[in-house]
Amino acid sequence: MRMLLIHSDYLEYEVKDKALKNPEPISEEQKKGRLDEVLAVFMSVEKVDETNPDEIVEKAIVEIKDVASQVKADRIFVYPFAHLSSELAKPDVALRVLQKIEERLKEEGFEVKRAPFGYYKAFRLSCKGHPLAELSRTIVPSG
Ligand SMILES: Nc1ncnc2c1ncn2[C@@H]1O[C@H](COS(=O)(=O)NC(=O)[C@@H](N)CO)[C@@H](O)[C@H]1O
Repeated sequence: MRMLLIHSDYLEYEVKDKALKNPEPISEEQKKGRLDEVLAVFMSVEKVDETNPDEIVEKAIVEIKDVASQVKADRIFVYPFAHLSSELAKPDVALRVLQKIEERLKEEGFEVKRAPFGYYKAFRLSCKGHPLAELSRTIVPSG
């Protein structure tokens, strides 16, 4: 998995069109979203992650918690992003991993939003620009 973590004043998105034949079903309310004072985490789930998705989820939680504590962010925006890797996992595996990451971050006490999966989205992001505001992490299964 490849992650780009941007500590932001806000991230807002608006769903435009389907990017997959069968994107994640979403409610009217999920077509737009915004969080202020947020750690935006853009994630590409990779083919190699398919060998152990559960391990990838837990490793992602460790990395996200580590960065969130460094930048003192208690809101996380989980954002599916297919452009951090050329070896993408299948959509059904990727969606499950991102849903699980959202669930586990909520269990860890964060306020979390997840941008809809399988859609082209307009988004606006305001990066804070401090030294830790732009970080990336690569996670692979250990097996
Ligand atoms: N492995 C993945 N990791 C993260 N997001 C993904 C992944 N696969 C699909 N998506 C989601 O599905 C959308 C489209 O994914 S895509 O790989 O770009 N596919 C396409 O663009 C298709 N039109 C042709 O394959 C992405 O914007 C993202 O929302």
